[in-house]
Amino acid sequence: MIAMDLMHHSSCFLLPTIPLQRRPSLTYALLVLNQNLPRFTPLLWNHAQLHLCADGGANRLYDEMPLFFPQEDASDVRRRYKPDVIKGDMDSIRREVLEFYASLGTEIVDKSHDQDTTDLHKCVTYIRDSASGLDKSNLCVLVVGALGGRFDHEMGNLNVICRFSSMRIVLLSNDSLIHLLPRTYCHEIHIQTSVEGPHCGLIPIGTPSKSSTTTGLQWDLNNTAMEFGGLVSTSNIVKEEKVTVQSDCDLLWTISIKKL
Ligand SMILES: Nc1ncnc2c1ncn2[C@@H]1O[C@H](COP(=O)(O)OP(=O)(O)OP(=O)(O)O)[C@@H](O)[C@H]1O
Ligand SMILES: Cc1ncc(C[n+]2csc(CCO)c2C)c(N)n1
Repeated sequence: MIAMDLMHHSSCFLLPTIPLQRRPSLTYALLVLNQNLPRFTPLLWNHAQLHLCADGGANRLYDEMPLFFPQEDASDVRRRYKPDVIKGDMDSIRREVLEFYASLGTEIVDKSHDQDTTDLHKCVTYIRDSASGLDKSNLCVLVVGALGGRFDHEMGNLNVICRFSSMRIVLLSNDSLIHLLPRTYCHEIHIQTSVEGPHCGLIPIGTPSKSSTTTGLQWDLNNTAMEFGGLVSTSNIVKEEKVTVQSDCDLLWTISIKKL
């Protein structure tokens, strides 16, 4: 049997400081979508080296970032949290918001002619192909505002993580996070118990899994088959600080985010 490479996962981006011993050390890009900003957005912003808004996501940044800093002047907060790039089909961003960030030097990429890919897709393509000066060897894209809200958007967002399965992309809301576990690796997930868990799920996306095996969960899978219309592992519980997953299919991993 061929030994599979191990892939490590950790939500240490939800911690105020990322532990130095974190291996491999990742570079983060933050991508803001058009939904309420999660409460930890300023924290993710500080961890990230590149900041993008998908079209109407720029309105959220403009409107909601100042609400996290009620003592400060809104305009000062907006200047401090200036996105590097705004990309999309530009049918949702307000003119005043576009003009404000453009005047600060934000790069505006108007893809209004492309009505076949979502704004999230367009932004991930930008990060993959155009973001110069960013170390992409160990890049992780944190996407805020990706869950909850309109179901077609949520499914479109999940489709993006499947389409870009070789990139690390994490979809986040106030309540949970989701990322893909590609079938080509064995996975070790280090649970940050101060900020995440215990509720979790493993969901076969796209194709049925003939065999998935886990350790560290209350209801572990043991060479178990999963498929939509059959068994999928929802409402599972993390029992150990390290969870391992191996499967013949790409799986979605989801875990709850603690309130405080
Ligand atoms: N309610 C939502 N739930 C989840 N994701 C969302 C939601 N609204 C927007 N998004 C995400 O934010 C991105 C930018 O949103 P925006 O509203 O600008 O998109 P849009 O292209 O105008 O969408 P549509 O034309 O379908 O309303 C979308 O591509 C999507 O990924
Ligand atoms: C089969 C099919 N379904 C829906 C759309 C519409 N659509 C998909 S992504 C997008 C851009 C949203 O910013 C739009 C309008 C399409 N083109 N093809």
